[in-house]
Amino acid sequence: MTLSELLPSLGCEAADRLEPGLWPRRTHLGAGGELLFAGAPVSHLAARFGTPTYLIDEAQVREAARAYGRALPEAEVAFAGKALCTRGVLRWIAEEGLSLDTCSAGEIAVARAAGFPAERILLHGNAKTPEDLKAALEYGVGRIVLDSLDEVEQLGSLAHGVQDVLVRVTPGVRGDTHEAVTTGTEGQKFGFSLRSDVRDNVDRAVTAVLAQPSLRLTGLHCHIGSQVSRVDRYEEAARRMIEVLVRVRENHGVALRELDLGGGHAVPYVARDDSFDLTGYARRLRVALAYECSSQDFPMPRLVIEPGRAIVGAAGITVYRVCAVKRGSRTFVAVDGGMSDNPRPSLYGARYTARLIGRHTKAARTPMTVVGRHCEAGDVLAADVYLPDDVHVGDLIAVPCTGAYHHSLASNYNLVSRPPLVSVHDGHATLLVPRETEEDLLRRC
Ligand SMILES: Cc1ncc(COP(=O)(O)O)c(C=O)c1O
Ligand SMILES: N[C@@H](CCCC[NH3+])C(=O)O
Repeated sequence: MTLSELLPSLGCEAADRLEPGLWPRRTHLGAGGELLFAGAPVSHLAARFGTPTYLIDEAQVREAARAYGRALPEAEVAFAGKALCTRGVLRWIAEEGLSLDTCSAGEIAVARAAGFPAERILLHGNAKTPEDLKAALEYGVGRIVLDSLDEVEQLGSLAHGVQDVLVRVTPGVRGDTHEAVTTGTEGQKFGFSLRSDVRDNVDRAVTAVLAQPSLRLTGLHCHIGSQVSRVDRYEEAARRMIEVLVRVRENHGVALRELDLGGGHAVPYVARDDSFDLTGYARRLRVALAYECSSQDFPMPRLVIEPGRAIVGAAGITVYRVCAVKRGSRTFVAVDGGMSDNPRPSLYGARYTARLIGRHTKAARTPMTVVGRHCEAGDVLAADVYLPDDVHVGDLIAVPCTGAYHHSLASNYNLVSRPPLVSVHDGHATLLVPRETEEDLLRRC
């Protein structure tokens, strides 16, 4: 193994190249340390839009959407809007022919404003409010995924025509991911249980839905978690869900035609992270479903999947400016953003890499911790990343893999404005979401 191959696995980066697989495909190092993002120099983008700024490569989002279509042409692919929900992004998703998974009246409003076709929208949520349900019914979303017996009753009385619905199942499969985003096991809040000794179980849910004249049960849903790289866990979920479909046929006499296996496909944030094998997933899922269906004599259901992070995560980077460098027992590089634009390290202990951009330096690289500006010691963006010793105030720092769950998870903590989202395509930048202004903040305070 050469030194440059070894460095990323040690958490070090070679100064003259980007860590493979972590940066958007059209991101390159240019002359003088400039970072070129989808054909545009990042220092120019930072000067034009300020910092911090989220950048997103439109072509990469579209390519990721198409990759799913190629891998699973027989499936309906619904982008999980919670990963990145803006009108501009949803228009790309609609144009690429994907469906959309939403989870609130707010996300439905954005989809509606983007002209996203209602029949391609699903609504999720363990605690949908009457407003969420009404927004879905009013726009005419294709399917609502039911998650409690209370909701079956509420939707049953709110729906006027006939609303297609799925029942969300807790399949008892562990995604092998952070506990906070483990959603397929007993003892967490999502889905109907497979256990008959609890109230909200799958059999009761199916009975309740079938008794509602305004609801039409089209299938079952499960989602085992997020940032899941193990394909075998999806195979296991697929097998169990076919067993549940068979059980529903036995107990209720209906052969449901739709199986939604959720999303959760992982993307690498740092060099040691596993990536998700989309081709292997498609192949193994197909085999598992075909085998289970033929051995149980069940008609192959129409497959739906809901990737979010895997469509947008790797297409984005965030650019910050250094506000202070503190050299003590550990060197802290403090930037002008932090947990308000990226709470993932504090929520899930997520790890990121970071690099100095916009100038060339021959200074030695040593481990430093990139921290934010917020009033919490846990406000760390990237721990132990190798940055040049001469990093100083005014330098630009770029963090890759920030396309998913950054803009959508951002807050105004410490009344810091949320950053703009800028899409870049063939060197041309478009402001998708402006930076929040003082007026925006004052409206809430
Ligand atoms: C029901 C459902 N579908 C899809 C997703 C998308 O997850 P990811 O962005 O990890 O693909 C989520 C979030 O975990 C979800 O809750
Ligand atoms: N917000 C989480 C993912 C949540 C998935 C939605 N159910 C993350 O950033 O990793």
